[in-house]
Amino acid sequence: MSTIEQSFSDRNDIKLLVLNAIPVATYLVTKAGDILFYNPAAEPYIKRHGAVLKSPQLCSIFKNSLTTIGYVVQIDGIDYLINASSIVHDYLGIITVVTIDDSSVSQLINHHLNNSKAIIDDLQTIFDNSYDVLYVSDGNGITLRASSACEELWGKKPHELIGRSVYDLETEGVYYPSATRIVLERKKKVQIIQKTKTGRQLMVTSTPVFDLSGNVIRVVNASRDITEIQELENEIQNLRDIVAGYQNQLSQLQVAKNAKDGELIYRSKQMEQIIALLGRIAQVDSTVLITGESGVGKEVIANHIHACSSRVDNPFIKVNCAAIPQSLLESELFGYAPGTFTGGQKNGKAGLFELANTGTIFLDEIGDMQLDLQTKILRVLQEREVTRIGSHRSIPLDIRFIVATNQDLTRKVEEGSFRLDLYYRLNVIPINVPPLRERREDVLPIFNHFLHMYIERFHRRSVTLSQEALSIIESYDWPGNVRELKNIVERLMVTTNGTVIDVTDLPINFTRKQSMKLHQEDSKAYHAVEVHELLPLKDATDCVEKQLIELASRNARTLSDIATLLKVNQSTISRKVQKYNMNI
Ligand SMILES: Nc1ncnc2c1ncn2[C@@H]1O[C@H](COP(=O)(O)OP(=O)(O)OP(=O)(O)O)[C@@H](O)[C@H]1O
Repeated sequence: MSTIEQSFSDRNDIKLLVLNAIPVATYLVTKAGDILFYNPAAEPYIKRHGAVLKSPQLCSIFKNSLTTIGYVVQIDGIDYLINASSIVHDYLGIITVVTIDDSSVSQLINHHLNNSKAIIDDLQTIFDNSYDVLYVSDGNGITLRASSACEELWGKKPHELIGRSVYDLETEGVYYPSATRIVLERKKKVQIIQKTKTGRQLMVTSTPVFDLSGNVIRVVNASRDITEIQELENEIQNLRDIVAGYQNQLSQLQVAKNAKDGELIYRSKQMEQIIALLGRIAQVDSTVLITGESGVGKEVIANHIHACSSRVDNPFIKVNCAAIPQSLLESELFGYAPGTFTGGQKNGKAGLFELANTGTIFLDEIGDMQLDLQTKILRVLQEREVTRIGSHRSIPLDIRFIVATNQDLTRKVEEGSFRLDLYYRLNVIPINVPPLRERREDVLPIFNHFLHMYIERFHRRSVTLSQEALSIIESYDWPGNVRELKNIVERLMVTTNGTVIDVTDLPINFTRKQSMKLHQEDSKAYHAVEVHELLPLKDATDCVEKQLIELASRNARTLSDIATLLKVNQSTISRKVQKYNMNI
């Protein structure tokens, strides 16, 4: 027995007896790492694993500590809980009493630790591989965790986001809006569309997690990249618009085919010349400006140009600039990008210019267009490209422009309500369609054309005109031009029963105006004004003045022409046109 052991056993034999009685494996280690004593329970460990148990690492933990330390050591794949208490011995200095616990408690703890680690690993795997990109923040909006795919969406790696405030990241535009911020404000689950700095669009579902007092302690975001879905939806919407455009075209063609409506009927020299010109115009892409009174057939002519051109199989889009409220006209023509208007289509909308691409666009009543929109149209004409409202992407256009108006554009230019530069751009090939009263030879062929059309449409027996009715119709002035003629025929087909249309069948105002005109022509009583009831003199004056200006405007191109016809100054006419709010 060594001196150390001797002295220890001398002084501590009682304690050693106690030690031997302890059922848990226990041994003593000196500061130098020598195993001094072990009880029977510790014997197998010391014999098999002495080297491990007195390993320098183990001792280094204990030697400077006088407190009890718990430590797990793995021996042959089994975990042991080791408790070490260091004491100061009178003669030996610091010695450490070590107990080895291989009981089920430590095994259990270990088992749970291993389980927890496995769960954490699984969660991390799920976190990183989830279809949605996950992003977790605490109740103050500080980012705690983000799945590794976050770099693709927000252009930042997880470690660049973790620890950062969602408020700051939102301000920097890494994403906008921050779903976490909204959840923290509203304290409930939200679903939003988010835009990111990298140009992606995300659908973010953000869910708050509450503690027992109702405070938000976590916000969990699941973000899904919908950029491509969004693009596809836009594409589908564009295609839908185009299909709707074609359907519109088709139904128009259908009507024309069945009812033979829209056919161009003429006999007059003037119209013959125009039709000959149309044949040549159709072969080129130059802009055409069609002028003429309302109802003379400007739209029929525009149809004819498109139908004879090489663009016939491509879209023909008609826009009545006066029928669409000016506030909507711009978005109708130019379309808009997604999110431009509250209540607008969520994917944006293709404008009529886009829909007309490769074909023809017919801008009817261009004279009614407001000045600011005229500027934008001029740009489209010059640059041959269009940009949707709210977008920066310009779309090249291959379009043939046909425009029409029943207004005197030169006069509008003079008055400052029509841009001169736009007028020049439009007036490349001008076509003026004369009113029906200036080409009376066309009246009867057109009348007969509509007569046959309505006989077929209404399944009527054949109907003819009496000689007297025919001469009234031929000599009537047709202020509403071909449209009025067409309407009268339709009306006659509905109101007459017999097979002959007589004067008595003609509308009363029609024959009265006509007889007045004949009477005026016969008696040269141009200044006769018939009054049938009493009315205030001022009202009567206003009414007559208005009618006279209207009448004169049919035969005059400018305000000064009207003034000459009515034998007053031009300024008088301008004043009265303004006073009666007349559209001349
Ligand atoms: N020469 C024609 N032959 C047959 N039908 C015609 C002719 N001219 C016009 N029409 C018919 O008359 C009606 C009015 O024609 P259109 O709409 O082309 O006139 P518009 O000059 O464009 O009128 P607005 O200035 O009011 O737009 C239409 O139903 C059209 O089919």
